[in-house]
Amino acid sequence: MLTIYLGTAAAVLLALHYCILDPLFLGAKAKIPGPKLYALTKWRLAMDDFRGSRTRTIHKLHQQYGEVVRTGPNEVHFSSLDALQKIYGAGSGFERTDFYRMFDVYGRQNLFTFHSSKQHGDRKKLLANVYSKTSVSKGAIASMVEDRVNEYMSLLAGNTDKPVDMFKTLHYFSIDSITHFLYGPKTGGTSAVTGNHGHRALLDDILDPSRRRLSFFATHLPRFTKWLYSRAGSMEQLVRPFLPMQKPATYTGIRAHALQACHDARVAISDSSVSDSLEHTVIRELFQQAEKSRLQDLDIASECADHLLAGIDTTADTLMSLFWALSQPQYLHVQHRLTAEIRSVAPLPKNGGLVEASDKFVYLDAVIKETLRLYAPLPASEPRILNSDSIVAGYAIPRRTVVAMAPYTLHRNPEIFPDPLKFDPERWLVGDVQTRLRWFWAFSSGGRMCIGKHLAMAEMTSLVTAVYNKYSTAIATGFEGKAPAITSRVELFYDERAAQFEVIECNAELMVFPTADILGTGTLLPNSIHRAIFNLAVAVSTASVLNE
Ligand code: HEM
Repeated sequence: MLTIYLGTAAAVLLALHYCILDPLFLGAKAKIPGPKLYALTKWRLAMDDFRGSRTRTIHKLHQQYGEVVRTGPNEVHFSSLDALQKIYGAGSGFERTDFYRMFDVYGRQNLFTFHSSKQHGDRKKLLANVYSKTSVSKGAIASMVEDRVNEYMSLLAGNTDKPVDMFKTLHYFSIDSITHFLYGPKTGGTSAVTGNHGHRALLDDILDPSRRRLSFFATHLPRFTKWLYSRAGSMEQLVRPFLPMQKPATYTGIRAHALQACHDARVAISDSSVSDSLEHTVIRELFQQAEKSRLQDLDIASECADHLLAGIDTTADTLMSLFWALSQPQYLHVQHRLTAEIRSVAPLPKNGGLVEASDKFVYLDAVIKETLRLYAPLPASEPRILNSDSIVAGYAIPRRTVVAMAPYTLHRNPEIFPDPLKFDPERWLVGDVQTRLRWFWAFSSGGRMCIGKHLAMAEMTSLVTAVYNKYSTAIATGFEGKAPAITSRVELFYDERAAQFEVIECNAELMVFPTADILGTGTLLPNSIHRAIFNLAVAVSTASVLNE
């Protein structure tokens, strides 16, 4: 009996030590500021994930506790430049955490999900050339981007009498651009902008709001989620009501398309009648180096599929935020100045010169930077881990502690970006621009920064140039006072000056502003090139919402 008592007492003491005393008082992380409940259990931050408020909550914790905040028993969040350098600087040794494994495709790891710097570095070497600024901004890839821009302009030209749903059409533009870049026009390049219904339908599962719930399950209950989705037969029927997102789950269509594209490209590469179409594509680059680098076709398929997924929402959401911001009455002066800059070069180069010409517009660059600052498409934490103890921002960080930083918080530091919620491209042109650039983190930094940055910039600069060279934009009737929201992992992000948030059914997520905030006095630019002011429904919507 005594043994049982002693055993129970020892177990209770141990539990007390590991669950309360160590995290709150004794462990090395106990000195790090932050709310006690977050330090006690990882489920407190998970609750914020569930509510879709993680990034904003962490931002508030930084405002309350300072540059270093403990956000979990094993998690610390930072918001200073020295932490940025220490964790994400080239050669820092910090690696991506298991969180990223949910982005493995077809069971294979890829550039995005590799933990080790060695594996990552080896794969990156294979891709560096095709993604470099030199290869993207000139020649065949620049011409390919220009072709996609021209198709988008034709889509707009065919819609001058009615508003255009920017959310959907910009997604068509981004999926067409990235698929052509990865697979070429004949073996996977999509034609969503020009009206291919099958290719447009690839985006359907991205638009389903329940994808955020699936992200929550995949993040916090990865094994259970895998188990749920891999059931077959009668078990599948049984678990169906409990699926966080009904099948097809997010990106199912795109993953299937990417696998088929890889298969078709493999066949095409040895068929001289179509192999030319693979010139300058990512998949060709990988096939060519496959033997030397011991890459199997499934590794290549996974790599390309991940880039396809990474290249859709990011670019489309940024463009949507940009057009929406510039269409607000209070920011018409920004639209006017941008239009004047673009129209100062007349006529714009064609036949492959658009990307290079757009890259030179200084004000356009400032507008895109400001959009990425305030409406970063990936604003949330980027978790990292190190296999040895370290000191970050003056705090001892034990080995295998998850450390993270978020563009959202870095981009809202009022000391660096005064009046941070104001959309003000001017801040990238005057004052201490160098310091602001060091805090600009939309594409991350160091060895694991976004490899698609130059492609994304080429797509965005050339599309915005083409649109404002020909049109003015304004909010369509019925959408005044509303703003789009974007989905990123478990969260929705929207302009935080909004007083109210309203999720409208049928995939549309709109917000309502207080009227006083949004009504400005700007006048529309007389459009010398196109007769009428072109109304863009800069809103996340489906047809039924447009008709409301
Ligand atoms: C506005 C557009 C884009 C933004 C803001 C953006 C942002 C980012 C960020 C913040 C990361 C790091 C994420 C993390 O560590 O958690 C990243 C990584 C990555 N991005 Fe992008 N991205 C954009 C467009 C693209 C495009 C068009 C591609 C197309 C290929 C792409 C491919 C990738 C890949 C493959 C990685 C992983 C890189 C590595 O680990 O070495 N991104 N991106």
